[in-house]
Amino acid sequence: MAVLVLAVGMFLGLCICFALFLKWNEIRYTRKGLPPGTMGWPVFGETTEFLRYGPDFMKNQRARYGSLFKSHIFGCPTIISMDPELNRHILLNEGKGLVPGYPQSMLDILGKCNIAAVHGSTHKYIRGSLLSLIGPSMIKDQLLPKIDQSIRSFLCNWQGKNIDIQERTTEMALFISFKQILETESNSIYEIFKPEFDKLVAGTLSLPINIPGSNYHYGFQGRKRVIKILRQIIKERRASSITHNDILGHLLRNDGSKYHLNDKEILDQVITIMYSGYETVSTTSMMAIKYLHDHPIALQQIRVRRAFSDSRQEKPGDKIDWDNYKSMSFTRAVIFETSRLATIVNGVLRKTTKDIELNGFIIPKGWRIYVYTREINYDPLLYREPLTFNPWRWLDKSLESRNYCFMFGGGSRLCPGKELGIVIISTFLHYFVTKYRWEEVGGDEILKFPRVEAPNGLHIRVSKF
Ligand code: HEM
Repeated sequence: MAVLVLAVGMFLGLCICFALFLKWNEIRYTRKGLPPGTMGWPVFGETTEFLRYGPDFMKNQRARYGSLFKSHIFGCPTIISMDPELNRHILLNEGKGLVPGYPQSMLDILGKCNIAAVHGSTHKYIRGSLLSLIGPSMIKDQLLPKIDQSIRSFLCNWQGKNIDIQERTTEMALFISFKQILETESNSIYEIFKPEFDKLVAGTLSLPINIPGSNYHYGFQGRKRVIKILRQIIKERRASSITHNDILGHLLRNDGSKYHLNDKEILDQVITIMYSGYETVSTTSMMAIKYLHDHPIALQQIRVRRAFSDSRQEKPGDKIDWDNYKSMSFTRAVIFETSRLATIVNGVLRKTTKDIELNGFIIPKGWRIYVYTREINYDPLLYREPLTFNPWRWLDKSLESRNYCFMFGGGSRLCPGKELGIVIISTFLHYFVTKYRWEEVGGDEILKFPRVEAPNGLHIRVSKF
């Protein structure tokens, strides 16, 4: 009997402790003017609920508290905005104290001169430099011919093979950007570079605890080795009289460009280009293959309306040039529809640099703002039958430039690699669908949250078309 009373007493005690903890955490973050919402447990907040229930957690909180609510996720008090108009306002008003708010681990490992770590005039300068390297005129004259060639050789010999398309598109995304940056050295050092770069990437998504064995620690080691390799290449290039016509060559020569970066900025710029287009390009490519497989009419259409404009017949061996690319409107539509339906990017993070008023609420300095754009992709008022894969809707070009189309971000941080990413994916899709047929072999599962991935790979059997 005494044992039972003790057990019940302990149980009640624990319940009271938990309730007090929760209450304390709520009171800690109760301030006049803050939006409604819950803060969960001390330190952990509501991260577990967010990761476990993802979109449903967000929708439930919105149903209870409205489109702007507070929470505590990934170690920070966070305001979540699901209001399209307010999201747009936040993205357009960086100058009013709404700067990027990416996790510390990401900023530490991508470097102090990384574009997400800089604001104001420095951001403008770094972004200008980036656009001069990967913007439309560079794509047209320099990058597209190399992308075309790399993707053709990448797709060689897939005939008759069972492949994991997730693995291959990941490989493709990194190798293509690596080749554009370091054309001459790409074949000789890629194999030693890739594992170090993958450590760096994993480190950016970890808790910032620098102890041996942690991803953060590995991430730093990866960064150190990546920097060492790049410094060595820069040294060798400077000591040689050969002209290199790749992105690093342009950065080192500063020819005709008004942007002159120092070595630290050059290194972070190179890492940024490789990092930013890695997961986005690979995942969109994989999901496009998945959706095309599941929608034979769209697949047929992309083959029929493939690449080149109706006025010109494609001949075998024809390369994709800028005009061809521009006429690939259905391929572009497939990419946008894939990006929307799979929601490759759930939203973007901002941080307040001072107390800010949003929709009548006061957001304290230093709080994160999660500009959560996922639900906009499934809004039936914006996209009829939003859960249907319908690339044809994007043939109406005005859809891309609508105010609430945030798949590539918005405002002064609108993705500078948008066109480059679309060029790479379009080229890959063009050659893949016209060269091969494929069928899925595994019935593999695809997770859509918190990131789009096939945990066991997405296996397909490829045969010649
Ligand atoms: C399908 C492919 C891609 C998608 C869906 C995508 C998506 C995005 C989004 C949503 C943002 C906004 C982030 C923010 O506001 O905080 C962004 C920014 C950025 N993206 Fe992309 N991206 C893609 C491809 C690329 C590629 C290929 C590159 C580079 C080679 C790139 C480089 C960047 C950079 C550097 C930024 C930061 C811009 C700034 O802070 O001013 N992206 N991207």
